[in-house]
Amino acid sequence: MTSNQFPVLDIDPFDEAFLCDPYTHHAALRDAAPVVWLDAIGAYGMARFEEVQSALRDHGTYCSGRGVGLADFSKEEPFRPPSLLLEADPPLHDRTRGLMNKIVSLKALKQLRPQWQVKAERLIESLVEKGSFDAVPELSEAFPMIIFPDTIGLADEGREHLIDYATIVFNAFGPRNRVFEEGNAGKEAAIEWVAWACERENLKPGGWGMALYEAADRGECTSDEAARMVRSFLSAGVDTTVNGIGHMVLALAKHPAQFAKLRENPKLAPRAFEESLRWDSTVQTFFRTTTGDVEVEGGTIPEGSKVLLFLASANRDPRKWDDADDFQVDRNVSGHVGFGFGIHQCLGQMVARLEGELIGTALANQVASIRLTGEPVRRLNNTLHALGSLPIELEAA
Ligand SMILES: CCOc1cccc(C(=O)O)c1
Repeated sequence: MTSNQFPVLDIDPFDEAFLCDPYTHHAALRDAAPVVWLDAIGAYGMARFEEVQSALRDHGTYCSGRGVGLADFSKEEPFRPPSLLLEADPPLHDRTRGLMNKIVSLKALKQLRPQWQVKAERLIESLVEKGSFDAVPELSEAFPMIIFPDTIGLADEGREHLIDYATIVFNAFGPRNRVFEEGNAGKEAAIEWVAWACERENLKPGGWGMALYEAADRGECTSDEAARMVRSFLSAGVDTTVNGIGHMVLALAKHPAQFAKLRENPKLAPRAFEESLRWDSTVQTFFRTTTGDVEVEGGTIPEGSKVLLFLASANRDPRKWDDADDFQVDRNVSGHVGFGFGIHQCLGQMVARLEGELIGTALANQVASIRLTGEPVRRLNNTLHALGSLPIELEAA
């Protein structure tokens, strides 16, 4: 079904050239119109800040329960049982989100901060010693893997499956293209391990995973729901922070003057991380599905339409941001949509912010300069802007 009211673009946002460097394609999407028809995927597209933010805010019109990928769960089976957060609407979402908010609390993070800080400082210390290394395995994957599985209370064996599993989950929001097929190839073990790891008997006491089963014991959810919410932690809690940290390091390496500004005032670390989320958003896009005919500028979007929200493009929209393409560590980025917006705004945003702040602060305190020693290599994914390799050299302060 095509529309005859909106500009029809032949841009395919899941084409490998687009995925490799999305930022070269966003202006064409924004400048065409507030809402466009993307013929290549049979969905509407919104790439400007105003439309993306208002669609995210209006969860009644642009729902999540029919899937936040290209697949419409009212028309086809999801590839896995739907998330009780990401792919749920009120009232179910109110209950599950309320439950998980109590676990991922500021109080919990305050307790974790000192031990995470020591681990961040020690990791950067060891990397300054090393001097030259690939920051993807050695830093951006290493730090979340040092602190997050223990916070959830995951079993020790099999944790290496977490990155593979997230690759599968984030690819699944897009079409069944080569990126999806390659991302899934030979990863059946990751899917099996995650199902095993979410079971109560395989979780350690005192972790966020067990806390969900204790909520089930109190009747706040069923144990099946608890298992699926543990799965949400594992789906969204690793590859996102991995690439959030990776993009911050890449941004600081590409902008030495900005890194110098951070070194002068390490208290800018939270802002530097937040600005890197705006400037190079790890989560690039999400779909919504219209629950009725929607009047928008340029025409009517029919009920049951898929609308692709270009979060990363909204975060570079010159209609919203001065010098939108510049990376400025002291920019006030409040309102960016790198964590989404509205009721589905990222559950783990404070976890990500803490991880980013601690790494940014350790770099500011221990490192005089960050230098790229080779071309960064992208790891293509239908939803995530991700790094496969980031060769850098750290000069000790
Ligand atoms: C960053 C978006 O959050 C996600 C992503 C993938 C899966 C889930 C889940 O809830 O299972 C959540």
